[in-house]
Amino acid sequence: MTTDFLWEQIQKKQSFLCVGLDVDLEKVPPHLLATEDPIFEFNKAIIEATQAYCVAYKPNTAFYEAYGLDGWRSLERTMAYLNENYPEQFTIADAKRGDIGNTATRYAKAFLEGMQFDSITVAPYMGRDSVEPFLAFEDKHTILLGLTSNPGAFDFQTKTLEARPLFKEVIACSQGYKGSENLMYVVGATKAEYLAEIRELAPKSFLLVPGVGAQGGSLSEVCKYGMTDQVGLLVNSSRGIIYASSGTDFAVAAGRKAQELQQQMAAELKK
Ligand SMILES: O=C(O)c1cc(=O)[nH]c(=O)n1[C@@H]1O[C@H](COP(=O)(O)O)[C@@H](O)[C@H]1O
Repeated sequence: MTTDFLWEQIQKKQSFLCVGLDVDLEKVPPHLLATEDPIFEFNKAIIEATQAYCVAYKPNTAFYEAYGLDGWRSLERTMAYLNENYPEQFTIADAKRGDIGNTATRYAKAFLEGMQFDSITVAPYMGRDSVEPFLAFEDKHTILLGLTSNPGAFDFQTKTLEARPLFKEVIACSQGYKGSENLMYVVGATKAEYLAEIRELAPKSFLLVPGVGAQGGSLSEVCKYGMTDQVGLLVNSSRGIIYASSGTDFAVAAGRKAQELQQQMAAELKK
């Protein structure tokens, strides 16, 4: 998917919401556990209830890998369902991969070709040759970890390396990579105060912004410092949407939460 198409979807839906599909069988409503593929059934219901209010879905692969082969099958079925029924949705494999070039090529093939995700999250710390294999795929996107939402982000990412913090070095340096037009960056909503500085380095790039909802980040702060003339933001919420209710009304409750966020986003877009 091109970023122009993504921008069209954002305008059409008045939303830049990404719904995180981080399925934990301990939190899935009990009545689904009796089905043949509870993770897929849960995702299908969540997708149906939320698709009108969002432009992207982000399954975090850890939640599928944790269930072995069954989990991978559920992920494949979820992706096939999205691509068949809602091809206009931007899909993110939140896999946070990073390895030598030869291996990176196989990761890229697995997620961008095999499962046909539009994008994948990648850890930048092995450098240029570990990222460029992902950037070689046309109309696919590599979302590099810039400044993450967790407390441990301060261990390394904000430490000064030569003249600037490491996260800024990552953003600036990666823009010289071959295929850098396919780059996006992760910036945690809990670090919104850094967004203005990040925009100086990446004025137009789309940013994936997780951390609103369960982690306490503020949508209005993110918009204030991070929004571009074409929005340039995909704001993710996982637990805050998909576990809005643990009862049989889980999908309705998730739809309501997604709609609430969409309405706040529509208001931000009007500003
Ligand atoms: O790359 C990510 O998506 C990510 C980066 C980051 O800095 N912080 C972060 O929370 N995430 C992911 O975003 C999702 C956040 O989930 P909730 O906190 O439940 O909304 C999880 O899948 C995290 O792994």
